[in-house]
Amino acid sequence: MPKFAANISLLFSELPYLDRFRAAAAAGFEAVEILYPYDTAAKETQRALMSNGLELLLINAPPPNYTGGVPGYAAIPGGEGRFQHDIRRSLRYAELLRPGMIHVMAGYEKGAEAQQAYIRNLQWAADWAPQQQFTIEPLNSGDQPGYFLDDYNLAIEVLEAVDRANVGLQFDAYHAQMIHGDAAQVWDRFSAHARHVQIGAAPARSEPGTGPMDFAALFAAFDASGYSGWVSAEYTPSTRRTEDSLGWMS
Ligand SMILES: O=C(O)[C@@H](O)C(=O)CO
Ligand SMILES: [Mg+2]
Repeated sequence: MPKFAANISLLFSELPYLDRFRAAAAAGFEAVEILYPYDTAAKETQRALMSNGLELLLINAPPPNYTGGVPGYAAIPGGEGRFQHDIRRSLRYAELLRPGMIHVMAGYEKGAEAQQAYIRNLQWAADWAPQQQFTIEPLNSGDQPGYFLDDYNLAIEVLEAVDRANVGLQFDAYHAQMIHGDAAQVWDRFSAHARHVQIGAAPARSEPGTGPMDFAALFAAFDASGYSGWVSAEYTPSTRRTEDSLGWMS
């Protein structure tokens, strides 16, 4: 059975931000991820992690003021200055919070120039912070119309061109299912590139068991592939209290 973590940007979001850490720990989680920790002083987040004995797996780069804004500049030709500024800011948070990974968001752009910019920017980030693990994650175009990285084949093409050991794939079973129709098949093809895993049940992006996806088979496939990292629950609970949506874990 994989080890499960909680994405507290989606899980426990019925609680104020700083209360979610205690709730996650009380529900049995030992690790969390936070998509955008930038609205709170890093020291406060650090305190909440430490006082609840939680490991931080992942933050996103960028951005502060993300809500309703542009989801990243990595694949935006001409956006290199803003990209580097955002990465430096994420790394300042990372110095204190020590996330295992930073998910670098691509932004809204398409085409060959965008791909070249994306590759160059990822190489820059990888070389600027060689001690930091970075990830890229394909997002389905229903949720993120126009987002550059909308396909797993494209993600692998990019990773091969970037060719840095500290840049890898973030496999999100929900997006894989929405994009390619069969998350298990995507995992079979690309698990060797996976540095981090997230889960949610398509099509509603709620907890496992709320849609047709076979999570028992998927968890078995994670184990069988030799993946030993975290599997992070990243979904919107169908229940009022997040705790009541966690039955799938057992
Ligand atoms: O799957 C998602 O939507 C997230 O992992 C993410 O990083 C986009 O904000
Ligand atoms: Mg995800």
